[in-house]
Amino acid sequence: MASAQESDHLDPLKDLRSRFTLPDGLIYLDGNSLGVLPTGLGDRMSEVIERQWGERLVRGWNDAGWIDLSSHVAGKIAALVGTGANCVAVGDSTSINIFKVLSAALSLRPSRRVILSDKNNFPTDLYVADGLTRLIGQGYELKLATAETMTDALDDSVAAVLLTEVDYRTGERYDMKAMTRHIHDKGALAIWDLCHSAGAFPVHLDAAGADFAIGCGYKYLNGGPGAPAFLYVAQRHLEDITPALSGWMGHDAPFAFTTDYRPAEGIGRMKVGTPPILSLSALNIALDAFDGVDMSLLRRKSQELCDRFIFEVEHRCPELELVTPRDRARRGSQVSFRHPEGYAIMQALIANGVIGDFRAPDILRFGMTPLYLRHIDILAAAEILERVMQGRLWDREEYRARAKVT
Ligand SMILES: Cc1ncc(COP(=O)(O)O)c(C=O)c1O
Ligand SMILES: Nc1c(O)cccc1C(=O)C[C@H](N)C(=O)O
Repeated sequence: MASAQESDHLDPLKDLRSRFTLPDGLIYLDGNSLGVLPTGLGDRMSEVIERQWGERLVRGWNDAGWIDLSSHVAGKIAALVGTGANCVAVGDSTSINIFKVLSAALSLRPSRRVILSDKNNFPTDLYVADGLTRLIGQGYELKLATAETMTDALDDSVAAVLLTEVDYRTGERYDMKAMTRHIHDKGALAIWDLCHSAGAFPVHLDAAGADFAIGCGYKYLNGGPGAPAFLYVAQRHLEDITPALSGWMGHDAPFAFTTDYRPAEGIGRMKVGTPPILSLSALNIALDAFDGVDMSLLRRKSQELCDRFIFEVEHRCPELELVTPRDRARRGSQVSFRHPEGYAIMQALIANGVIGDFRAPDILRFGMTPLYLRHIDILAAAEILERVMQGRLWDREEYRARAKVT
């Protein structure tokens, strides 16, 4: 392996780091939880607040293009997930969008009663799916399998399979195309959660044959805390779904203010209520950081950063057990290790200038965000982790006290 300095020198994406503002003296390996601040976003947001909101007031919906902003942002996200703007809607949270696409999927398979998911899926996916089955009643149920048993669990009772492409804890990645094919072979629909995919590596929703997808704006898309989420509906389904959350912004003519609901044409019907213009503007600005970025180069750099981190940590900290697949194709853009004292270790690491996070029960999680991380950051993070482990710096009461948000 080339030295970290050499790799950075040769990195074709090295100039992208200047598109972000990172705090001095900190190595940030948590972009898979919350992305960093894009450079200039604050100034551009002041413009939105002072000029658009402050001066244009309600005229901003037309003059400043607020009414079309979510469609504009949808076009930028569509380019990152392998589809067109006509298949993506931006707004609401990931959790709400899971509800929207799941209910749409169930309505397309009315004779089937099962939602199938992965028992290791992110909890909100499972909670929303479970809540939806309870809401509809009529024998609907959520069944769970693991990545290993998923294809066996697929039978002709399954209406929709809800999977997160990259496991939030281990970083293990489903083969979206192959799994979608299995799902279709059984007559079910495939819904992909792209929270840990969009912006981290190229995603090809249309080519994979996905039916629906959802994802958040605040991780690898860097849209800021609580940024609007997105959803995808394959073109072939667009005219066949009647949204369960049939809000006025998804109406064919919202400003006709009619009593009856008539869904908008195409993806527009998946919109619900008034778009959050401030956070949508921040996401819109943040997405400019992807301008001209070759996503296949981004993937390659992410794989190299992950490989380097695995190599350095395994050599320096033998007591940490790698849980992320070594095989590049089988992982997303994070590296996770297991240790029974994972929480305290992560707190000590954060206190020493390296931010990752901990996921219960014992996972230390490190997000590799290739837009702004350098190889020297990865090396330095491994060196600091080694110090924390060798000196047992984590073995202090204060590092065991759990924070509200971990
Ligand atoms: C896979 C996955 N789905 C959903 C969510 C969260 O959903 P929401 O954005 O609604 O909080 C997360 C993380 O927060 C996640 O990792
Ligand atoms: N969405 C989060 C939040 O609102 C607060 C703190 C953390 C998060 C997360 O990103 C959790 C998450 N999606 C995860 O991958 O663990």
